[in-house]
Amino acid sequence: MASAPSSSAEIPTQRIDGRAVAEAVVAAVGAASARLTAETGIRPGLAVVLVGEDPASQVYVGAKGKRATALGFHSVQHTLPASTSEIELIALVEALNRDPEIHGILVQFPLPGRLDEARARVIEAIAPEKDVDGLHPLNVGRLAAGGEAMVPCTPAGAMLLIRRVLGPDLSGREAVVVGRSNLVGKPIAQLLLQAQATVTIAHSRTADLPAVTRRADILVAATGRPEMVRGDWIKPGAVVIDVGINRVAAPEKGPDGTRLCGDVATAEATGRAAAITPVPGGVGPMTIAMLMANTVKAAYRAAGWPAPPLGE
Ligand SMILES: NC(=O)C1=CN([C@@H]2O[C@H](COP(=O)(O)OP(=O)(O)OC[C@H]3O[C@@H](n4cnc5c(N)ncnc54)[C@H](OP(=O)(O)O)[C@@H]3O)[C@@H](O)[C@H]2O)C=CC1
Ligand SMILES: Nc1nc(=O)c2c([nH]1)NC[C@@H]1CN(c3ccc(C(=O)N[C@@H](CCC(=O)O)C(=O)O)cc3)C=[N+]21
Repeated sequence: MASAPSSSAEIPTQRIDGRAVAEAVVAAVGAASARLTAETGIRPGLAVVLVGEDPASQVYVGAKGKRATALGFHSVQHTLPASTSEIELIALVEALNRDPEIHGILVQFPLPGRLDEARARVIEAIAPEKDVDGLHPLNVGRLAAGGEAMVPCTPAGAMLLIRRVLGPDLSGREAVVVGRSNLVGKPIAQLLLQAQATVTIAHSRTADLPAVTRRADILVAATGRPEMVRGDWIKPGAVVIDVGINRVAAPEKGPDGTRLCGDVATAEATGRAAAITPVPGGVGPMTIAMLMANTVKAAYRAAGWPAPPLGE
């Protein structure tokens, strides 16, 4: 029997290999770091601050420290108890601001309990030139105004993956970002706008979200809702960037089994999207690579050197 004519033939879906792109960035970061150390004796220094004992945060912070050490960075981790006060946390940040061996400071979010309400004050305590997370209002403002800013790692990494598929000029393309956090959604939207895309930011109050996402040539999902974006929310041929990292139950792995999934139903998107980032192995590894890139950039600036080429 001849198959029925289909209005939407299967589209071959490219799986964007974030691990491979991250390796290329890390290699360039390593070379830049080695040049700086050889000529000036300066080693890029990264301090990561973890408050409390959230298991997922412990894993990410550990991964950041390992990467930094493998690159020959001066890498320090400060682990504080969940009972830490805002004053104590800000005192630590200020000590790191003064420490000449530290070029980058990252305070892992969320902070435990009520302390998370102090997030904005903690961020503002970080010296803007050491703000490798790109969250200080000076960096946020510079990004919005199109100036030299420290760009948040996840958005910078997501953009690099988009550029690998579509090139640097997104003129004429519709981009939809689902999620409006300061860490992810808003800065990704800024970067897409800078790259000439026409940008829509959707969130939990958006009406008829599937109709909005179906307009997207570039769809970025950053909601923290496991597999919320269904296959039929995706315009055929779209490039889909799945930022979500969600740990969900996986009964097939035993009674306590879990697995990671994104904010996109990847199986449904396959055959419809032109390209999609997997979870894990997509945006996550890029985040860590861009943190290393921001740290080496901060060290270059501290040495009075112009920003290094980092294969971006
Ligand atoms: N790959 C990586 O390196 C990283 C991954 N992540 C992951 O990305 C995801 C987002 O992180 P983050 O931005 O920090 O999360 P936040 O919780 O800060 O923000 C989530 C955003 O999604 C929106 N949202 C939530 N539910 C819905 C819904 N049903 N429909 C539409 N919009 C919705 C919220 O809208 P509203 O504002 O209206 O509440 C909010 O703007 C998480 O899964 C996180 O783990 C985060 C950082 C790095
Ligand atoms: N101040 C601050 N800055 C952050 O950038 C920040 C933060 N707080 N809080 C939490 C989120 C989350 N985040 C991730 C980093 C790496 C992976 C990552 O490497 N993921 C791997 C594997 C993860 C795994 O196996 O568990 C992957 O997706 O392939 C994921 C998530 C940074 N964040």
